[in-house]
Amino acid sequence: MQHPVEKFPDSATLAAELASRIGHLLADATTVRGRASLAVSGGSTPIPLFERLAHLDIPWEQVVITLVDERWVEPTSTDSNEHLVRTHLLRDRAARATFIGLKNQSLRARDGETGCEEHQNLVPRPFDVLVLGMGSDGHTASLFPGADTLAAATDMLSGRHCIAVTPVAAAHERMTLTLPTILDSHQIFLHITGQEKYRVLEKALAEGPAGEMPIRYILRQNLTPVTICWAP
Ligand SMILES: O=C1O[C@H](COP(=O)(O)O)[C@@H](O)[C@H](O)[C@H]1O
Repeated sequence: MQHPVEKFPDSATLAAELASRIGHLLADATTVRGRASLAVSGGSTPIPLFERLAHLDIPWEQVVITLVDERWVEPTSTDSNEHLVRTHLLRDRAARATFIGLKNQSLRARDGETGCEEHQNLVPRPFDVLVLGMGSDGHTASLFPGADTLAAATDMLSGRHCIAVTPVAAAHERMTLTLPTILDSHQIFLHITGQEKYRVLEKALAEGPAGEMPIRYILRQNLTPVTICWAP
């Protein structure tokens, strides 16, 4: 499947447009189903998007927000994706949303998998909207190239929502949503900014093993629509 690439003049315009589209999709879902779900990424790219979303006038009390991945650090750490979401998204109007994170009390991520599964079962799925980022190594969520559990995390028949991952070249153990759970979404947006990420995207869209650039698992499937949003 060819997924559309939408280019914006700058990252602020991208964030404003993407927030508006997500807001409409969530509001429509609350009208139709009485509830909605939004899964978001961490890292630095989504901060302006989160700040736009937080101001939207939609029925946030009917929205459940979760993460596509988490670094296995305390939620008070500035490396924590939960910390990022609490700081930049769960405020203003969006403070009324319910947040279900991925980090729990287990010392090691792999010991936290069962607890994560239980919590993820509370999130309405299919996700109405899921927002992915992409690293310069082609990882998305915490599907990292060369990671010990990448095969399990991308197994479409695993029946798992969450899998612990130890990246080869990035800090922290992680918890990631699995590929089948990521794809259990009505709409995925891939949100990337900067020339370097555009070059990584071009490489990912070319031929090569999916495991070398796990974003390819998202770009090469045709179960779920993906809109790629890029700005310099
Ligand atoms: O570690 C992570 O990195 C990716 C990309 O982050 P960015 O800072 O380059 O935007 C992110 O999508 C993922 O959720 C996060 O855990």
